[in-house]
Amino acid sequence: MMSRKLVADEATGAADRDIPEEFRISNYGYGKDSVKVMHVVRNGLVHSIKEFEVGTKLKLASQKDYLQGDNSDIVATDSQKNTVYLLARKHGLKSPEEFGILLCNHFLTKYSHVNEVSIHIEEYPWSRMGFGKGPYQALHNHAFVFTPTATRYCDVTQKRSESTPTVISGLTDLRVLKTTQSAFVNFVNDEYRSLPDQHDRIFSTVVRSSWQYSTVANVDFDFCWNKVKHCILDTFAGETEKGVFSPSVQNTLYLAEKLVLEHIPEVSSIDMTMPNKHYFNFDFSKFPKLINGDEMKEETVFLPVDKPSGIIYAQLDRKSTIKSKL
Ligand SMILES: O=c1[nH]c(=O)c2[nH]c(=O)[nH]c2[nH]1
Repeated sequence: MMSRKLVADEATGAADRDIPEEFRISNYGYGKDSVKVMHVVRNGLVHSIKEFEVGTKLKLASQKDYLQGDNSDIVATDSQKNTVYLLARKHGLKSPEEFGILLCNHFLTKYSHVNEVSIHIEEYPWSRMGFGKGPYQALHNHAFVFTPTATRYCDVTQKRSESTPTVISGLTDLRVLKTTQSAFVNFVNDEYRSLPDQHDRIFSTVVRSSWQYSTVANVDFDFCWNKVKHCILDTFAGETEKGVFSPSVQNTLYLAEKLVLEHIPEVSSIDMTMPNKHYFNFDFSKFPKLINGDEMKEETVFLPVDKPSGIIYAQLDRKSTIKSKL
């Protein structure tokens, strides 16, 4: 016969749980995933839009919903979804981070039995349509185009015991490629190596990065997100004519993170992942009759190989605020 014990409820003090003493719930929570919400501001003829996908998660003080089937503390996931629409209607959608902070504050203030809130938000990359070039470009009043250069997201979490939320912002799917100014040489040369030194290769990666803020007061989250993206692109590409030399993915990744910490004082830590999307040389020497030995100097064909890919990552912290939550 299984041994059982009474477990006191942390929040209510009620000692009415009946669970096998060899088990305990160590992690739990519930919420609504992918709540799609669009906010439109109509400023006369000029309209502006924001579209988010929001995920909410609550951790309640008690586990009586799990242990006893007692639903009396549950703020239904359907109500959590409604809250997203009602707060969007009341406050509008500005940055994902600000909306995440607003939701955390709402759930903790409204429900005293909610111990922790986690909000995940992805922003849809709508840009206003523009016609013409440079100073003659006319921006459209109410038409937008999807420009998924990178996906923007944030994770905002707050425990009841914390006075401010933890805000982590991020980007994914930032796919970049350059056709020169990248090399990989002088790596371990032993009986396992087949790769020759590459003095001039294609460098392509799909950047994923997340960074944590040391403060959330008066932070311009839109500016910071665009600045991080710019730092990554700038470090990867260099100036427009000559570019910048990369001796390895590792070095480029580190330099991009360093540039972010140098430019954005509110960022305490940044994490980055760069898969190495290989573009291999195709062995045309196997087709001597077709290629006729003529060396094509200006045109070359490469073999794109997505899988397997190298995977390079690192987290760079300010020494003054080492606190890894990424
Ligand atoms: O920049 C690189 N770093 C590596 O660690 C590595 N390994 C590899 O096969 N190619 C590359 N390229």
